[in-house]
Amino acid sequence: MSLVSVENVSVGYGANTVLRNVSFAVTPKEIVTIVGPNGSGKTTLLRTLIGAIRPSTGRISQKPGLRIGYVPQKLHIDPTLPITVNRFLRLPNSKADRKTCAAALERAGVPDLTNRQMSALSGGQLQRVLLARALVNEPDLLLLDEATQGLDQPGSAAFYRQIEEVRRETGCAVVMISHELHVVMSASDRVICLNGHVCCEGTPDIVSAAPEYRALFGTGTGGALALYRHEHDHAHDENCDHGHAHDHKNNHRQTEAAE
Ligand SMILES: Nc1ncnc2c1ncn2[C@@H]1O[C@H](COP(=O)(O)OP(=O)(O)OP(=O)(O)O)[C@@H](O)[C@H]1O
Repeated sequence: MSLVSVENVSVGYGANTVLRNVSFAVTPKEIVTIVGPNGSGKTTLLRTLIGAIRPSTGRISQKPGLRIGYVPQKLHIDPTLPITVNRFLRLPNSKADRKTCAAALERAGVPDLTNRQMSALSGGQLQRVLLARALVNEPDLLLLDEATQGLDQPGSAAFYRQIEEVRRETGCAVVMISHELHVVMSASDRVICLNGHVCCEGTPDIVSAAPEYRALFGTGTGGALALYRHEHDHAHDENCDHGHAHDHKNNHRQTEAAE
């Protein structure tokens, strides 16, 4: 049974329809990534899933008692506001005790931050604390909206490894928005390509080969994919005609999905 299912959902801001007839479902324990160009409605879709926006048409059904954890794109905290990490974690969860908060920090990979001031955290630490806050209620479904924005490449790779560990340990499903296509391709069970509607969806391999996805992301995506699939240089038959340049020095510019 799915945790959440979205059926023919349309969402608009005033007269501006942003999502049209979007349908998909999330099953327990899967990692689903939503990709799409800027303004394609990714954040709107997540906000609709958490109930912050009402769809104009269609239906969203949740498994009874579903617990959702949400990690926002960014959170501005007034640097003059003195608040510790532990206090911050308890703000929306006043019933959460110190032990629960400590366990959530541990799960988010930052067990030592409990007594630190929020304003003194680095970007990477803040994202981990936001993740911990989403984990306090032991969610069945974790939603992440470009949670690694502003992190450097090793920082965001480490963050996504943490997400995979959280999924392994807690069994929660994950729906995340990401622009980092190479990470997306390696970490997801399923990819949904959104551009106002669902252009295509499926395993990373299927989506990356779909013409709709290629049209949106062009050859840059082929590059990201090749980077994920090919960690070493490889030889090609000079006569093969699967449509990419044989430039071995610049391996990750190749488009390999046609192979
Ligand atoms: N609160 C709002 N009021 C009016 N229009 C909005 C609002 N939020 C988003 N929009 C519009 O809806 C469209 C989709 O926005 P959304 O933030 O969902 O896209 P996105 O795919 O998450 O974009 P990005 O990749 O840039 O974060 C955009 O055209 C945006 O201007």
